[in-house]
Amino acid sequence: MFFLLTSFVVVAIPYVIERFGLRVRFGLFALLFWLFVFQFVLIFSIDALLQNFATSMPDLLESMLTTLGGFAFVTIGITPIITLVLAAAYLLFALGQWLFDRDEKDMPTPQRHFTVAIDGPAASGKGTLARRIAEAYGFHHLDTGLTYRAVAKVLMDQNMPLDDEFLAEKAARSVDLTKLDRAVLSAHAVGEAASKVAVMPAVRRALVAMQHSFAERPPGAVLDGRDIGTVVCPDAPVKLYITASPEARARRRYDEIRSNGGGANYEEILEDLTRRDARDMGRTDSPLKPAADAHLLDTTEMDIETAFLSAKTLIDQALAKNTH
Ligand SMILES: Nc1ncnc2c1ncn2[C@@H]1O[C@H](COP(=O)(O)OP(=O)(O)O)[C@@H](O)[C@H]1O
Ligand SMILES: Nc1ccn([C@@H]2O[C@H](COP(=O)(O)OP(=O)(O)O)[C@@H](O)[C@H]2O)c(=O)n1
Repeated sequence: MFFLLTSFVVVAIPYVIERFGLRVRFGLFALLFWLFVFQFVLIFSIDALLQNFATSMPDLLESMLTTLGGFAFVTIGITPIITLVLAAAYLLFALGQWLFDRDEKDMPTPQRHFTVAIDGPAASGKGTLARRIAEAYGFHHLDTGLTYRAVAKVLMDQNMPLDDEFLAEKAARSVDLTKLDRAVLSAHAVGEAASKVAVMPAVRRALVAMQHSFAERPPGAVLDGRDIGTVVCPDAPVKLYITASPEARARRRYDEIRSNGGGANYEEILEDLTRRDARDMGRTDSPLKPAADAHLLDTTEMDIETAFLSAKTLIDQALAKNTH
């Protein structure tokens, strides 16, 4: 009797823990518990039957009952042993999991990244502001305009048409973000050609994929272009839309070219910029427009430092929100 009572306790405790203590249950201990109960009932009911009715029952039935009862009697000792072994294995497994989880919690969390998205028309000051922000915050910077310029440059260098989507997509896929040479790509004519290849969806798809993964670099990235806040990084915590009057922008581009020793005509530049704005704003795929949640910054009468300080206030607020 002592053996049966101990065995009952051994099969009942894991069953109760499994039933009421575990969130994920496989029912293994329940199975063993009810098997034990079944064996117990078999032994005692067969014993009672044989004691009272053995003389009146057919021999075959009597020997079947005796075999069954004997089998239950022999195996009832195995059930608590299996339960004990399984419970020990389960305990070891749970202990391992707990140690592993604890180690994982001690591991550094994956680095966060923060994105500043800057859009705006040609020569509004996006690139200048983006570089200043990247430098101040230690973020990576990508002038996405250079990627479209790189595609245009490949086609121009090989005398290929600028409106062949197949060729342009091939050129876009070959763009290497680490090899964008601003000095070579910043030529005025390349900007004009870039806005032509930029209307092609296949080109945009290829370049946007690269830009999107660049934006995820920790600790943060500043991207400037035409569709950063709307398409490339729609979830960026800070979005800026930089504008300036066409005249101010043409003047800046003119001064820039002249100071680099190039020849330029203000009227022609103004005309080119206006045409490029119309093409960039009028295309169907990812047209230039401010994202709904972008902060507008008109730099017509604003110097570079003031523009940076306005952006800095917004970035600091967003960073403070991000860390709390
Ligand atoms: N707020 C500003 N005031 C005056 N000049 C500016 C301002 N922002 C940028 N610039 C000048 O305008 C030119 C074009 O700026 P850039 O940043 O290259 O424009 P974008 O990237 O929008 O084409 C550069 O020579 C730059 O120094
Ligand atoms: N994210 C971007 C960036 C540039 N572009 C195209 O690429 C051209 C050149 O971009 P850019 O930023 O180098 O031009 P600028 O503003 O420096 O003159 C633009 O006129 C757009 O047509 C784009 O479509 N999407």
